[in-house]
Amino acid sequence: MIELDGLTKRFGTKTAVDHLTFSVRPGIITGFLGPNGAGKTTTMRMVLGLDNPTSGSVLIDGKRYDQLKDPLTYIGALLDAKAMHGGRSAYNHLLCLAQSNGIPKARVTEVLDTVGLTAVARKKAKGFSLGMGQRLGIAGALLGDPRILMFDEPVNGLDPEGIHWIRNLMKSLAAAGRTVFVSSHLMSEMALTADHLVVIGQGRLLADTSMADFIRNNSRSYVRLRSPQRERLLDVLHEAGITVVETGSGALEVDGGSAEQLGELAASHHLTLHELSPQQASLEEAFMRLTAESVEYHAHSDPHRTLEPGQAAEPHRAAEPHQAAAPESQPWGSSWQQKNRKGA
Ligand SMILES: Nc1ncnc2c1ncn2[C@@H]1O[C@H](COP(=O)(O)OP(=O)(O)OP(=O)(O)O)[C@@H](O)[C@H]1O
Repeated sequence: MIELDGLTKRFGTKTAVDHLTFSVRPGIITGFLGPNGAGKTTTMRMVLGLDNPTSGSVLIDGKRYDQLKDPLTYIGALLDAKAMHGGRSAYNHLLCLAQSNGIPKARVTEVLDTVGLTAVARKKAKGFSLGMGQRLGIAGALLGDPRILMFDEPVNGLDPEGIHWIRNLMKSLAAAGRTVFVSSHLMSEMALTADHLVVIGQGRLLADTSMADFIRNNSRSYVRLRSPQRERLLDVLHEAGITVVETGSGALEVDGGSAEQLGELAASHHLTLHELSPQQASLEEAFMRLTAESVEYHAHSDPHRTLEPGQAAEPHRAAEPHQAAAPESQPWGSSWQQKNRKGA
């Protein structure tokens, strides 16, 4: 178990982590999400005692990292895969870690096998590809057979087979009752991997919830209908007082509707439906909606925006965090609401 209590880190005037309080529990995979610069890495560094908190605390099974004897046997972490002595072979890198943590030598061979690096064990780490470096970092995390695993962007640089492998590895670690805490920018990957989510923005806690509740509470759910008698269906829905969104593709969307009720309504008017499908937004959409206010760096997505000569096409830093469209001020799907067939 990892327990954060009011954890705060300031770098000069910058508050990177702002009073974070949450627990990472055993037996599940907890995903750690946040826009760039949200404070994920700083939080993970404080868990490992690499940065000192300005205030608050973080405990690993009830102790601060510096109070742990042989810390690799309590918590294994992959933070920066490049942070290793590149001149050493993979085997020697792991052997040094093992020797300084009271871990038997035989474990080095075991973890090299687990991560699929046995064939290159005697090769120098500096010649490793990004993916091989990630695997070596993961081997280091597993070395002490710890109860807690923490991975910062573990799928970075891994090919699809590698991504599949780490996903299954994390699942098997959680299934064996271990605590797994993982950050990732890949929402589709996180949606397949995590059971629970902790989301932060500008250092502050935005959500600490199950994956299913996170998506349900932060996304739009609707039913999509298609009919060859589209105009008649629109009239029927309108007469029933149902607000309909007309999409460019010809489909109709009803927010929060029940597929059963809509299907029965269409049937009672002898209307043919070619599609009647409940839709739920993806984790990515839910994440974008929740963090819209706390994104620190924005890129212009307006294709019509032209740059002045000499103006660099770089993301710009928002002067004020609340400049971004807030869900309250611009409701989910406000653009489609304008297309509503009001009073039709
Ligand atoms: N050593 C440092 N000195 C000054 N500012 C720092 C330092 N480390 C981090 N920061 C700042 O703290 C904030 C949080 O950074 P952090 O790297 O923890 O975010 P992150 O969520 O991991 O971002 P990313 O997803 O881009 O990796 C950023 O604004 C960053 O610039």
